[in-house]
Amino acid sequence: MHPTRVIGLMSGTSVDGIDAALVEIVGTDLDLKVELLAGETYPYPAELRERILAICADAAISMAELAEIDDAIALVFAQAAQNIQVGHPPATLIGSHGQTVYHRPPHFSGQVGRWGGGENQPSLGYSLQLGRGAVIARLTGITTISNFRVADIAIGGHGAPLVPRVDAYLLSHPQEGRCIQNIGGISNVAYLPPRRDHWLAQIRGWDTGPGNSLLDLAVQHFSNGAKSYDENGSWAASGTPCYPLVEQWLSQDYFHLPPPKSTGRELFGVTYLHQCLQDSQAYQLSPADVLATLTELTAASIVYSYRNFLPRMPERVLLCGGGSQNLYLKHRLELLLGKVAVLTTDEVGLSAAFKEAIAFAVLAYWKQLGIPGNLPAATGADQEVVLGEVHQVTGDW
Ligand SMILES: Nc1ncnc2c1ncn2[C@@H]1O[C@H](COP(=O)(O)OP(=O)(O)OP(=O)(O)O)[C@@H](O)[C@H]1O
Ligand SMILES: CC(=O)N[C@H]1[C@@H]2OC[C@@H](O2)[C@@H](O)[C@@H]1O[C@H](C)C(=O)O
Repeated sequence: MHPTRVIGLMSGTSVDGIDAALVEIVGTDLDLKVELLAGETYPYPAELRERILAICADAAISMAELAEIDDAIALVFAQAAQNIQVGHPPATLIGSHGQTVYHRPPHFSGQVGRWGGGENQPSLGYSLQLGRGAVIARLTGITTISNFRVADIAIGGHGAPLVPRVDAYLLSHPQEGRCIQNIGGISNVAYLPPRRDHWLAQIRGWDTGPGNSLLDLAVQHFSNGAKSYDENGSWAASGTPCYPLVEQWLSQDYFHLPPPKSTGRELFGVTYLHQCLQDSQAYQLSPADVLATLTELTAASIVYSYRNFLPRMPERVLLCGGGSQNLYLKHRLELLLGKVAVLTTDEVGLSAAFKEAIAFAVLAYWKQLGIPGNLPAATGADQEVVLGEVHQVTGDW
């Protein structure tokens, strides 16, 4: 069987840039194989990034501005797709996640949803990714699959996390229970039991809470905008975590909600950080201490959720996403996890930096084959469903 050459495009909740992965894919499930031919991150133009972050922080914008930003994002995604192919044979398919600017999980009870849910009535989730696929298809001349989250949301799911099914086929192990822990702006986990009978039904996944989102905002605050993140975690490593504060922050409702669950910058964003900074005043913490405490919150919330919501602890945790490069955070996770081995997905042969982009290439490929992409246990959807909307190229541009 000939491999299919696919481009995966992703920009996550950190809004740092477009991760592009050019891959060759063969097989469908347990025989699925992905070879990464090229992976690159293309930073957003500074002004566009500022506008996206403003929308994520609830800035009011007109419909005309929304349309303009949607197309501006599609344009940089299309350029990323063009650039990643240079020096390689062209791809025949693009899977583009787009840029999440708003995410609202479904309401199940006691909350009023304006559309499709009165008081105590369930209402569907809502998740908006900008960078429309039609523009990407038009500009690249390549069939583009986008809007991956809507089909899952339409059947009661959160529309997130979607990567666990791809993780299952690329990273599960015959004898070993594994957690695949993505630490992006937001953190999410896929729990993969050993690959034995009924293992697929036992997979779990959810958003564990903040990854780097609060840390990045705090670094920008303390450095007056000179730094955007804590490289290798060295600033936090020079401080001391304030454990009473970690305890206080861990009492937040989200950490106690049983999965399936999802979250975003709507919760773990600017307002949340301001509250954290206010709380830390009572302890007279230095900037380094605050960063150490926020890093501890990320690590502790991950481990707390494993201990409370997993059927059993994994033998191994494989980290991915930008936070996997934060050595201090990795060290804290190792200490909190005790005997569990902590590695990165790079160490088992799958790029930690480009795994999410690779996953959207696989989801696009599955869409073309009619294979479901969600895992109801991870998203809360009523059933498995094929994900994504197809944008084909017809005629000349
Ligand atoms: N060397 C490093 N040291 C510490 N942190 C790092 C390093 N490199 C990247 N990061 C962190 O990783 C973040 C980017 O991670 P990533 O690209 O995985 O996020 P994302 O894909 O936007 O998020 P999400 O997975 O929530 O969608 C940066 O904002 C930074 O906080
Ligand atoms: C709505 C949205 O964009 N969610 C992202 C976000 O970033 C991490 C976490 O929250 C995860 O649930 C999801 O992305 C990954 C790619 C997913 O769907 O698996």
